[in-house]
Amino acid sequence: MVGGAVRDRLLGLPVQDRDWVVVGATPEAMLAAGYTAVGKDFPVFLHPKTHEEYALARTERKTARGYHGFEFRTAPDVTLEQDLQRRDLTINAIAEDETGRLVDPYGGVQDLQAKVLRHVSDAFVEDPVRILRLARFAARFVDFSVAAETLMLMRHMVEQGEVDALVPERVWQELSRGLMEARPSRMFEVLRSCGALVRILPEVDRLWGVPQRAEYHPEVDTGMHLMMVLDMSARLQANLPTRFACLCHDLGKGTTPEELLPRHLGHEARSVDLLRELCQRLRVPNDCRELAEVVAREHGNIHRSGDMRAAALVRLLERCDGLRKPSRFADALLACECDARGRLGLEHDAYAPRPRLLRVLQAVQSVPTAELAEAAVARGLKGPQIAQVIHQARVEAVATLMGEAQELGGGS
Ligand SMILES: Nc1ccn([C@@H]2O[C@H](COP(=O)(O)OP(=O)(O)OP(=O)(O)O)[C@@H](O)[C@H]2O)c(=O)n1
Repeated sequence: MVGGAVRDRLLGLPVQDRDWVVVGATPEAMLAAGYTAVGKDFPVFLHPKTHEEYALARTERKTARGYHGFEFRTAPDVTLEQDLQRRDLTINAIAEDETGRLVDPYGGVQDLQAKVLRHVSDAFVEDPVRILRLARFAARFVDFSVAAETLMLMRHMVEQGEVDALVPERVWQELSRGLMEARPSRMFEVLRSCGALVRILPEVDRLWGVPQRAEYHPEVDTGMHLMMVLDMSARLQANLPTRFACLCHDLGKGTTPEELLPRHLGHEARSVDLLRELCQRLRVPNDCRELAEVVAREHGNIHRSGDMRAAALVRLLERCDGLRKPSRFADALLACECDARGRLGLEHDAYAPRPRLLRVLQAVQSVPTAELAEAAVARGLKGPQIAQVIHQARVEAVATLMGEAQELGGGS
């Protein structure tokens, strides 16, 4: 057994998938033993009963830049130690045999104890995805540090242009997984410290050093704010689209004209433009992009919605398409809560717009649209007039809700 399963068992974490390495075998022998071949890129087989993955021990050699530039060798004489040597991190290069004996030629157990993410060998450079993987592991194992020599090696790889050759799908795959970890900020900090962030996400990298108004943002720095927002999204167990929306909500602050700073007039619209480009480049899935657009465009309005009257609240809801997409609207509100609480000293503040706007949504949902439309038709009204009748009924429902809330004590 190798890789994540051994690592997680030693860390006392639940083991998800078990991967196995087979030494001394050939593909023919595996097939004869009843295994099914599944590997597209490498000789990997599924166990006939457990369906766990069994890979033939292999060595790898880089032949060209990027993800596909690989050549590998499997043969019955490739040893377990050789197979472990071509792996990314020492903590992922421990093997365990069927009796529970560990094979750990590269000090993985020691690094687990010392909580260090360290590359196994120079073979690390052969796969630039490993930079992203390491950053993602830093976001998961929040008390692990990156070995100085590994950071140096990653810097060197970035300087050599390795990160530029990564295919968008792989970048997104790792970024999205890292966003879902316990402390996403650590992924971005690692990527930033080795110089990879500016290559992969220049519009994010640019936010460090950009000031914001201290009365709203006690942490001042936009990059720091962004990291706090992302970690808040993890703390509040937000889903991927919400975390991605958090990542993109303030991109426009990176292109605010110098003379406006620390104010960021119009940053919402600039964020939308920048995130569209980013999504196209990395082939980000539509659900992530669509939520990110809503949040980037409307987060300021949602924060200020406490001052809005019923008509403005209904317009806000309609702009967010909240009636047709109520769960996306709820995600947008959660992203806004992360934004509000991802500020120095404000982490524990209640965020009133979220429950309030959820109640507004409910009130609007309770308006009997079909009946109103039917009645309006019967009165001889036409398209835009019918829409106006419905809009008006929604505004009244929200006004009633707000009146009630005030009577109940303060319009929270
Ligand atoms: N670019 C990569 C991908 C994988 N591996 C090796 O293959 C193993 C299995 O990879 P994978 O299943 O992707 O990751 P896990 O380490 O199991 O981590 P996770 O818990 O995120 O699945 C890793 O442990 C590592 O030894 C590697 O060296 N380089």
